Amino acid sequence: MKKKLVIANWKMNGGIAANAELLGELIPSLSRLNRLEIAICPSFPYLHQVSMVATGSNIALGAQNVSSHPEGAFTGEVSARMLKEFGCRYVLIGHSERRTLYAEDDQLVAQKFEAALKADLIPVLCVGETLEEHRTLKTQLVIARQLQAVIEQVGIQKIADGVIAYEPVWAIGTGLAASPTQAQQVHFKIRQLLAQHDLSIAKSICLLYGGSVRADNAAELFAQADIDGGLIGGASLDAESFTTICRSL
Ligand SMILES: O=C(CO)COP(=O)(O)O
Repeated sequence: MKKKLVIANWKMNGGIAANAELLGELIPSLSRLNRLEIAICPSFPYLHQVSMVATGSNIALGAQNVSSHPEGAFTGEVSARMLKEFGCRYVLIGHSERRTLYAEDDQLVAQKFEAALKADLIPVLCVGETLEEHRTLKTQLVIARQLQAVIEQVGIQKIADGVIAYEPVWAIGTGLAASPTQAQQVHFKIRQLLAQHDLSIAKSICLLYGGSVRADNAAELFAQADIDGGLIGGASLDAESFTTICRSL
């Protein structure tokens, strides 16, 4: 059975008091949702706090970024082993904000994916096209290129140990989610691309949609055949919205 998963990406938001309040509401309200996995990705300094508060709950921990290097003189970086040590299960790889604002290219993203796997973390590979690429009908091309870089780095079998999140850049933080049909088409395409390498991995891999998922559009998106869950930004900072989104899966 395919994994169902909803991940909260808190991005660079939160604080000790605000996190405690949000978790205090989320933990009881999500506690009986056993049919899916739920994870929260806070900023690095709050990993320990979230890990401590969420221990024993059904909320797993994830990070938003990781170094491609295992250790050494890389000031400001955080290694996959460190994330593992702090209780992370997931790590976002190649989020579009990292790709566009921090110039992470396909090759670096692929190296980070590999670094995560080596530390026994589950990499969540984010792929998606910009508005310009969307307008010029390059979506498939871009996603194929982004996937191919990782397949070349780790091989198709290792892709199966990760999760893929389709996040159209034009839908992130804009309030303009992809329509369920649009999202489904791209998710289907991702499975087709993977099927060229391995049919069973294409069928079984967990594919998330992200980009302006809200309490009022989650159910329709999650109802699509090839969407196995969501990667939620803004709406994950509100306990009621995030709970409704999780319940929609
Ligand atoms: O980038 C996202 C999750 O990683 C999506 O963000 P929003 O849900 O705020 O659009």
